[in-house]
Amino acid sequence: MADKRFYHIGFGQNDLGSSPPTIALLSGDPERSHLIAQTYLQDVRVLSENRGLNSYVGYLPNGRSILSATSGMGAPSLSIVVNELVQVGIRQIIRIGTCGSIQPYIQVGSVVISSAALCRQGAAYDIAPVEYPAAADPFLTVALVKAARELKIEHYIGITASVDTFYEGQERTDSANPNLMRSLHGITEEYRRLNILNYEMECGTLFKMAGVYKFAAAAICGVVAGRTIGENIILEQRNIAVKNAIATAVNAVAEIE
Ligand SMILES: O=P(O)(O)O[C@H]1O[C@H](CO)[C@@H](O)[C@H]1O
Ligand SMILES: O=c1cc[nH]c(=O)[nH]1
Repeated sequence: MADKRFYHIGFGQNDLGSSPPTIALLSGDPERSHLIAQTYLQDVRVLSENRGLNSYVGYLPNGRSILSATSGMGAPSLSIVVNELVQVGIRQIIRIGTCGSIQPYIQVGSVVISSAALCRQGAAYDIAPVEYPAAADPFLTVALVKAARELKIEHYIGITASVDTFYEGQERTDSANPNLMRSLHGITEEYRRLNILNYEMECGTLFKMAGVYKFAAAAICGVVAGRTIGENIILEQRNIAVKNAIATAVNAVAEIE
C-alpha cells in the first residue's frame, strides 16, 4: 500500500520522505501551489505535476513538513484529489482559494474564512445526503482567524456558497449562455439576505468529505470579485487577495498542533 502511486495525484506515501506531512495546503490553481512552495517552504521537492495537479513537499522554518497540493477547479476534481491525499496520510486540509464577495462591505483584496458552506454541489451527493452539514473544523478555523488578526489582514468569517458553475450558478449574465434559468434569477440577492458572504466552487464538498472521512478541513479565500459592483474578476487586486490568503494560511499552520 505504502508504495502505491496514486493515479491522479501522481505520488504515494513512500514519496513523502522520512517525516511525511499530515497537513496539506490545497489550492485550486497549480501556480498558487507552486508559489506557496517557492515562497514559504524550505528544501522543497516536486512530487508530481500530473494533469496540472501539482504537488510539492517542503518544510516550514519551524521544521514542520507541509504538502502544497492542487485540487483543480470544482468539486469533482477536488473530490478525487482529497480522496487520494487522505489515502497517503493527510489528516488536515486548508483550502486556499479565490472567491467573489456578495456582501457590499466585503472588499476585493480582503479574505473570507468559511465557518460552513451552503453546498449546492453535485459531487457531494455521491458522498453524503444533501442534509449532511458542510462545516469547517473549528480548531483550524480559529487558527486562520488568529493568523489573519496577527497579520492585520482584513478578514471576514461566515458562510460560503459553494456551487458547481462559475457563470450560471453564480448568476453571471455576462457569459456565452443566453438563458440564465429562472430558478437562478435573484439567487445572489437571496443568499445576501441569508448572510452568505461569498461564492466559490469547492469548500462545501471539502467540508462534507471531512465529516465523512474523518479529517479536519478549513478554507480561506482571497476576494477577487465584488458581486455587488459587477461580475468581473478585479485583476489589479487579485494578487494581493491571493497573497493575503496564503500568508494567513501559512502563519496558521505554523501554530497548529
Ligand atoms: O482560485 P480557486 O482556488 O481555483 O477557486 C475559485 O476559482 C475558480 C473559478 O475561477 C474556482 O475553482 C473557484 O472556487
Ligand atoms: O467570483 C468568483 C471569483 C472566484 N471564484 C469564484 O468561484 N467566483
